[in-house]
Amino acid sequence: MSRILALLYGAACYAVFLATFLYAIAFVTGVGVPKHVDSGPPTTLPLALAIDLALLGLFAIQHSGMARPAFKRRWTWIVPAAIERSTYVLASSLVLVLLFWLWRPLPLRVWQVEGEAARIALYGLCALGWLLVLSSTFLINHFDLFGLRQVWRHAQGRAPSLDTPFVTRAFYRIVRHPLMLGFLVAFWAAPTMSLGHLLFALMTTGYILVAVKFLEERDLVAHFGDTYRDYQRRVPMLLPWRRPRPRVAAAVPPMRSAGLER
Ligand SMILES: C[S@@+](CC[C@H](N)C(=O)[O-])C[C@H]1O[C@@H](n2cnc3c(N)ncnc32)[C@H](O)[C@@H]1O
Repeated sequence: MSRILALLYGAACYAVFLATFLYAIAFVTGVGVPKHVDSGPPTTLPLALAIDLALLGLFAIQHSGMARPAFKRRWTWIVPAAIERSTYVLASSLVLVLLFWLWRPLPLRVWQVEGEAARIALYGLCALGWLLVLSSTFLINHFDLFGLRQVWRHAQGRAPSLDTPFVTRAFYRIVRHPLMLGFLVAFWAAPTMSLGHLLFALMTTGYILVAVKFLEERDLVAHFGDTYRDYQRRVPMLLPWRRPRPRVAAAVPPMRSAGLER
């Protein structure tokens, strides 16, 4: 019974994530939804800044805090391991829903691209950014990242945590963080950039740079050791301009390692 409940809970969390992800695309591009980055009750500049920065800060604390290995070790004393990832996905989605709901617009126009062809090209680039985000999740392991694999294995009576392969194929051959690069492209490729959208793009860019460099990569080095250090040396972090360097043969241990904490 508890296995079925865990499976249903994981599926529900995944459905909430999927709806939130689709809404995020509409929120950032300002297309197809009534409440987006440039809509909401008119607010004075200082109050709008305070609310928006608090919402972004809340997301950063929740999203990075709950992903720390030390937090997860304590958290799984309370929450069963099988649904830990689903709960993380649910919490991240709910904080984002709060951000979409309470976000205050700052409508001052920072830039507006006029030509029809250039506007379409920027919308196309933005769509490519979102596609890069989604396809990168499948390269890592989409169903593991969003908790479905864990509850599915639990339902079958198997252990929820399992080997996590170290991925260096496809986009991961060009940059170390294609998923984050996709977000950056999606947030900045805007034919019309308002002050509110600019605030969102600047703050999320800062968060991505800090979180990737000082949190995620430290965890990856701690877990994969010299394999990841060699990968850092060969492949650029986010900008694909630098050509990947050849592998140092001696520094590359086996490509699979058990239980990478996500
Ligand atoms: C949301 S994904 C983002 C991955 C990466 N930062 C990116 O932008 O493409 C975060 C998870 O991916 C894992 N991860 C990051 N790079 C990886 C790699 N090359 N191989 C396997 N897992 C990786 C991290 O351990 C983390 O749990």
